[in-house]
Amino acid sequence: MILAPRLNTELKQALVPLRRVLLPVLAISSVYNVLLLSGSFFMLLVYDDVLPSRSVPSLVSLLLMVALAYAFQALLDVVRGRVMVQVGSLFMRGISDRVLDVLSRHELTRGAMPNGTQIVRDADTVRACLSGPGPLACVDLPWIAVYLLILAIFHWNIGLLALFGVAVLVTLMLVNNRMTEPLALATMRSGARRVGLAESTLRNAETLKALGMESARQSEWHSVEAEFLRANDRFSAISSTLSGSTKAFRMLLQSATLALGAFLVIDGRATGGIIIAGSILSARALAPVEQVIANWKGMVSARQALDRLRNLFEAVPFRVAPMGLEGPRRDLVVQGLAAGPPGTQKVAVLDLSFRLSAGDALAVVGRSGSGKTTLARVLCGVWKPLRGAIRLDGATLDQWSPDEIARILGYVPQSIELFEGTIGQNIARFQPDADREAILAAANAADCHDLIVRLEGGYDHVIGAHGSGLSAGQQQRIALARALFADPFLLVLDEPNSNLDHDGERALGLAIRQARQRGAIVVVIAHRPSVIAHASHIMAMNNGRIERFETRQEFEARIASPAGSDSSLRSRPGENRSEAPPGDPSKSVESAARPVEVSE
Ligand SMILES: Nc1ncnc2c1ncn2[C@@H]1O[C@H](COP(=O)(O)OP(=O)(O)OP(=O)(O)O)[C@@H](O)[C@H]1O
Repeated sequence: MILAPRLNTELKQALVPLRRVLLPVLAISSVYNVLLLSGSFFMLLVYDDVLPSRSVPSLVSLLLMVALAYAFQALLDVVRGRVMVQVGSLFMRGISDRVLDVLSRHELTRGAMPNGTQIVRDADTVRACLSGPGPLACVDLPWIAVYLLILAIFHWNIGLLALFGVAVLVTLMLVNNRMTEPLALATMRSGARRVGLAESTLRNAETLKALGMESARQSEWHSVEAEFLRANDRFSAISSTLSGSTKAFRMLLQSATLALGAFLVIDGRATGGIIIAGSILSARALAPVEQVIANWKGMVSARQALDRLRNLFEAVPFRVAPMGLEGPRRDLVVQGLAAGPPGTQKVAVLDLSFRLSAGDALAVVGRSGSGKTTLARVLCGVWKPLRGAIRLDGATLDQWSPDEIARILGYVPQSIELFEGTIGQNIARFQPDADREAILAAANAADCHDLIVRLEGGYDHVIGAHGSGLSAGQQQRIALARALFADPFLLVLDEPNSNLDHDGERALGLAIRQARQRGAIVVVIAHRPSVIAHASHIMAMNNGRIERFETRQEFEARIASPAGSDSSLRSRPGENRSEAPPGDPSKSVESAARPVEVSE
């Protein structure tokens, strides 16, 4: 039933303002509904008392009283309307942090969000419903009984006619519910697909244009749009047909009451005033049902939105902020790690165990799909381990708060994503209180200060959506500065040199060496062997497992031997070989795999 969605604790909490105002709104609505009777009683008294007595003073005083009643009634209507607008806003405030939390964590813990960003629109649908006239119409519904009783007191025949009218309208309301509920769901689904397609078009405009995919996208868009409009039109058509028929039925009933009253007067069983008062009151009795039907679409959508919000909140449970710890200083230990993309059954890395100490840098190499990026993601806490653990100074990452993590971890993801804002803000990870010195220090550590000041506006240069306005290499160097901001203990760099020129490669090498000197741990994933020159350890991955784990000295000794050949480390033409480790990296030694045993 529409008024009884199943709620979880968080939604109940967000709806506490509704519970708090329920009694005051009921009280206001009671007075409001009593005042609504004033029009009918005014008619009754004018027709049955004032006209026969021909008393002008009585007429004037009655008019003043009814005017006062109307004014007060209008005031109460405004007050209860405003209260409900506040309830809507408070609901939104109550869940807005959780909406963002679910948006940022769902994909990382449960896989892709069902219906994309629909959660944002769902929160707004509930807010709009709470702030609209629907809930107030529901509050007024019980007053129908009072109106019917008064009509029955006027004359039981009139009461019976009104009761019949209410029964017809309630039946129409239930039929409406049955017919519109699946349509509301279809409207939401096609709406979500439409928004998803629009977002993807915006994101991939370049590829769509370059690959001549625009017309294919257009036909997909037309079909999604047509589906959306079809569902929406049917929903609106049913709702408006019902709303229109309700209005016509109410007018018919009002005239029928008038006719019945006239018949009763002719028959000598009622007074003239009862004809008018009864007709007005019967219309009033039906008004709340009519209001509920008029707002049905919004209420059905809000009920379904609450269901979806509950499902998402349950899928991504609220995370209590940990007590927090001192920043790590000693080591990184990976113990029996298995991990894979969230929401899938895939295990992309398995049985990974190694230990790195402060000042170490690990170069991770291996063929495409061998699990390097998966390891990077798990090391940063982006994906959760399926088995095993990652520990910094003995503690797992979830023991630090997100703010502390921002100081402990630096990450350059495989696909760089800079955000809309200035370069300074991007380097400072949008921390509102970031100091200038820390931003300059990070830019210097990434050796991109000169690159930044050459841009228009320097550190205040505004980057567009998805890093637009900067070349891929420039974005990668600023992403490195962002990772180095606030001197994190663990630096995870996923192919940080894929777009770098010679200067960029040199800057990266310098950044890794400096990070090691200040006692940080660096994990760098690279297809280009030049990075190995700056590493203390090299790990080769194959098929999600560690194939080899060795110190640089062991690596150099191994590849210097005549048997070595390792395609994953072969230099590409034009690459900077001056920084490559001694020996020929294109040679490798078979197996010698030596993942470190880590005791519990
Ligand atoms: N989001 C995902 N959904 C499903 N499978 C995934 C996802 N990400 C990675 N995989 C799979 O996990 C495996 C490891 O992928 P991963 O990206 O870790 O490899 P990689 O070594 O970093 O490759 P590359 O060098 O090409 O970046 C691959 O088989 C890949 O298909």
